[in-house]
Amino acid sequence: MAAPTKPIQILFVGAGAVGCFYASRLHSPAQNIHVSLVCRSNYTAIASSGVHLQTHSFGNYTFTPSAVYSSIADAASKAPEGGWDYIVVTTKALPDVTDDSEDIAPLVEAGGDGKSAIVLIQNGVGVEEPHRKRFPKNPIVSAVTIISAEQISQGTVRQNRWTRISCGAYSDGLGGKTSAALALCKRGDEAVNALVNLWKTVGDIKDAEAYSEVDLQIVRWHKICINASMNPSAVLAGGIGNSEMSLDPDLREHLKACMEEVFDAAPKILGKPFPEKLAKPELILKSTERNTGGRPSMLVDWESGRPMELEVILGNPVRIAKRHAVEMPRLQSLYALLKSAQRQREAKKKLAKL
Ligand SMILES: CC(C)(CO)C(=O)C(=O)O
Repeated sequence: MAAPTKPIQILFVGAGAVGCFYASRLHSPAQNIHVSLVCRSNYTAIASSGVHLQTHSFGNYTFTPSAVYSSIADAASKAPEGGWDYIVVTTKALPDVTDDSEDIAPLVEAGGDGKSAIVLIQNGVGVEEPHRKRFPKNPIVSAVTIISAEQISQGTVRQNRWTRISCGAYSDGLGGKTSAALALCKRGDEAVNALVNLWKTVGDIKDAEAYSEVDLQIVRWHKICINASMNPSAVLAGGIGNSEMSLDPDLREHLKACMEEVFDAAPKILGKPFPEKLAKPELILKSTERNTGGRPSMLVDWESGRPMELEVILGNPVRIAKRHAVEMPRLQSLYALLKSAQRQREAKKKLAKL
């Protein structure tokens, strides 16, 4: 790729495993592409020696970001002239705990009216809406990844398997039903195509994919099959990984039934079937068998005492389905059980502090 004459400035908010991996596949100062990170607990490690990546797909390497910030306020106070072209949010989607759109507002404002594209690489459904409401003029890129990766120590990220990232614009969730939404969708599509092209050419991610707005929502629901079955079950099954679960006959039957629930519900909600090219439950389980060592993010969060992405992975899908008169009883049970477990744990933590 010929180096752009104007620098491309990209900021990742969230330097966990997913953020560090995809940031490292875009950063290329020689090609005038400058990627910076907003870190939290791993700030000191990354600011002093970068991110060490141990990857299944690209070997081992170190990624030294253009700048490392200790907070959003720190980044906003040192924004490049004209702000960032892309602000990529890779934090956990926890609408019950924080409003990401409010958090990133100082970064978006640094770019001026409607300039920065907001990229959301997050699990679940319904994650775009708060950003759409707060930033009516900014293009939004909604992105779904199936990567299996973990931060094994501060600043060291291990990618176990898979690189696929699917991106689509988000205007009104329907592909632009008014002229204003259609204009936003067009700008979103441009941002999607440019970013996917960078991941492919600079980052060598062959399965970075561009989708239309509605088709990307289908991909989000397909990912729900995986996240809503594997992630909560790994916690409730006592802390075991996806491969082990898919090899256990009873758990496999349960996982498959959860996935089938989503497979039945999603086309009724979206008014469109899942395309043939998206893997069916049996194939997802088969390919998960090989991902030994891969542990779902929800299990990692639960074991570290952090809040889990229950609302975007279980709560929103169950509520959206109900609005379409579709019941998802297995997902509803997983949601109710884990929400209660999380509440009990938080109550115990509060008591212990008294
Ligand atoms: C690894 C994978 C694909 C499924 O559990 C995931 O998305 C997650 O853990 O959040």
